[in-house]
Amino acid sequence: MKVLITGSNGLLGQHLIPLFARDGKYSVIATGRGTNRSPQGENYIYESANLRDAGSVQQLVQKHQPDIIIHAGAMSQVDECEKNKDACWDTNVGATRYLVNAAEKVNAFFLFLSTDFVFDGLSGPYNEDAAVNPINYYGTSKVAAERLVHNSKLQWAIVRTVLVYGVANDPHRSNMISWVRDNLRQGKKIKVVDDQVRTPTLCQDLATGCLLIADKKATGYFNISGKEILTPYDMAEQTATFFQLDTGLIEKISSRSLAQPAARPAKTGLLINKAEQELGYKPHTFAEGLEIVAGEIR
Ligand SMILES: NC(=O)C1=CN([C@@H]2O[C@H](COP(=O)(O)OP(=O)(O)OC[C@H]3O[C@@H](n4cnc5c(N)ncnc54)[C@H](OP(=O)(O)O)[C@@H]3O)[C@@H](O)[C@H]2O)C=CC1
Ligand SMILES: Cc1cn([C@H]2C[C@H](O)[C@@H](COP(=O)(O)OP(=O)(O)O[C@H]3O[C@@H](C)C(=O)[C@@H](O)[C@H]3O)O2)c(=O)[nH]c1=O
Repeated sequence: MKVLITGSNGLLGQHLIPLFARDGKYSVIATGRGTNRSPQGENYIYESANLRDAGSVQQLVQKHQPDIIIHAGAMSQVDECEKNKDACWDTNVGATRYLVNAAEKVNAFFLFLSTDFVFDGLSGPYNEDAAVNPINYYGTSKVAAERLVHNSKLQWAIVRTVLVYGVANDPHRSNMISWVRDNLRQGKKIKVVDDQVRTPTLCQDLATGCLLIADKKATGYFNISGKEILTPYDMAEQTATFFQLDTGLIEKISSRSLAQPAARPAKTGLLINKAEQELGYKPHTFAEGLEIVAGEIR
């Protein structure tokens, strides 16, 4: 079975490659922008492609004829999306359109990665059929991309997740655990919000959720996240305690004082009953996740 993974240089992509390539059931084609930044072995093909170029996307899919496409590629920096709406739309919606069109030609199963930011955060945690109502442009772009997938002729799964933590090689996104640990190790104070409610997701668990869906070609919406409801402050405090660092250096703040360009939904978090029952999905606890990440970060 051939699987094409987009966003392969990203946090999730770097964990999808070894998981899908490990036992020979899948032959993996990983695609990212520029050179391959994934540190994994060589039992997969890497192809550089700009997903915003319709011709490159069509050529890539036509060449490899994947049975499954896992579309993890995105512009995932929320504030960047707010400041550069055209780039956000071209990447998060345009690229998805090109991939859906190409997938329809080869009849590939399509697994799309989406986010809790499709919700307004007024009444989380949310299950799969909650009404979407995004409050920032990143979320708006993801709702539009979900609609493209939903209305396509494909067999599809839309996977929503939340505040993914873990370690990537040469990441283009910050990793919260390292950010807390490194600052506190240097005795630096950090300001962490305690008015956002999330179900933080260990990257390995998200990758496993995608594998469970791919194995079954399970269709529909799936919430794949952690189970514990935590605030970023809870996460920071647990991280500091785990690394035996001074929690006194962590200052509780409200999101408002971060003065971020993009609004964040306050109370999200996802309910994962459906994934537990239909897929046998079983995420790690945050404490277990910390252990795993601690073993990976240098
Ligand atoms: N991280 C999180 O907390 C959450 C993530 N998600 C979603 O999950 C998915 C994976 O997230 P994550 O791995 O953390 O995100 P990353 O930002 O780490 O990875 C996204 C990848 O997409 C690539 N990409 C962006 N634009 C293009 C393009 N034009 N052509 C080719 N590749 C491109 C990036 O390339 P480059 O490395 O060159 O920048 C990057 O490697 C995304 O769809 C994201 O929206 C949902 C909820 C939470
Ligand atoms: C930078 C910063 C972040 N934080 C908190 C806010 C946030 O909840 C958490 C992570 O910071 P971020 O800026 O990455 O948060 P954010 O951009 O909100 O993360 C989002 O990313 C996109 C891709 C998603 O899809 C969402 O699910 C969510 O994970 O840390 C602080 O408390 N203090 C800080 O100084």
